Amino acid sequence: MTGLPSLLLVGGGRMGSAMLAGWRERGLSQAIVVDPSAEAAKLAGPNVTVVADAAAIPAGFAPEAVVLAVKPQSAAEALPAYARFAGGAVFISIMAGKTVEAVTRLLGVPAAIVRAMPNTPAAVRQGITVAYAAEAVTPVQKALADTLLGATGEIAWVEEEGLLDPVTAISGGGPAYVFLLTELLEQAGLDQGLPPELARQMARQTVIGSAALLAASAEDAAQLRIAVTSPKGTTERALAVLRADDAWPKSFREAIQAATERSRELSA
Ligand SMILES: NC(=O)C1=CN([C@@H]2O[C@H](COP(=O)(O)OP(=O)(O)OC[C@H]3O[C@@H](n4cnc5c(N)ncnc54)[C@H](O)[C@@H]3O)[C@@H](O)[C@H]2O)C=CC1
Ligand SMILES: O=C(O)[C@@H]1CCC=N1
Repeated sequence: MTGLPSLLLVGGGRMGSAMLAGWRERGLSQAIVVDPSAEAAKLAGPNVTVVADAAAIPAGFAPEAVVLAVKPQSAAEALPAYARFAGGAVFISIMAGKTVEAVTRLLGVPAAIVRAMPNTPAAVRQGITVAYAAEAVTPVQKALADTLLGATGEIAWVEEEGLLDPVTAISGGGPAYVFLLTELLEQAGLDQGLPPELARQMARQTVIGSAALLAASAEDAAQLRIAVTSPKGTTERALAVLRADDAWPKSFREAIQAATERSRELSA
């Protein structure tokens, strides 16, 4: 099956390799990955070539999409080498914070740019990507971006680019908060004297099982929470602590605000 057109992936790290895995399932015709790391070299396979540098891309290669998956801090150094594809390709940037304007400036030429924010559950095709298409992106290019970004999970589009900053804070970074919760549950189990293996097993399976229940249920998160919380029971006591002095709600509001501001700082 060769469902996808030729693609160029710049950066084959955690997110880039997860996206590539999703595209492989959709059927790759030809993809080139540019990444200097030894780890990324392992991504080579049927219809996938890995090169260490943009200079090694074959002269006649004409990708329909260029996916920018390097760190925002590497953008200034990496991007100018891809300006030559701006005539024919849609550029899809997943770099945190980097605006369409910044990507255009770093490329040095006008280009059709989609700014998108995936998350790491993409690695198991359970991600969510939120994307914004700039004006120069044609409907056909947007459809291709939708296919590529949707290969790793759900996709939603926004009409206002500024929304990508809080999106980055919430769904982009969200898995980290869930994993921290898992770590904290395990630590609390240890603090209560539970055997380490049991504390770990309980913390992991509680998060995994809760996510599966949320996925399988027609009820929303608040209803599922209420279903656990027996009146005058143990959970009610715990939730009262988490909400005392607005503790968790305040922490989350401030954490998301801080991450949103960091996304804005990374814009240039
Ligand atoms: N990790 C995450 O949860 C998410 C990350 N992102 C964004 O995705 C981008 C990549 O992040 P990760 O995959 O986590 O980072 P990573 O460090 O795993 O991957 C970056 C890759 O870029 C390669 N690289 C460095 N300089 C390069 C160059 N000049 N040309 C080509 N490749 C080069 C590195 O060798 C590395 O393999 C970042 O911009 C980040 O903001 C977006 C959503 C979620
Ligand atoms: O932490 C970061 O900057 C990236 C963006 C969202 C998740 N990881």
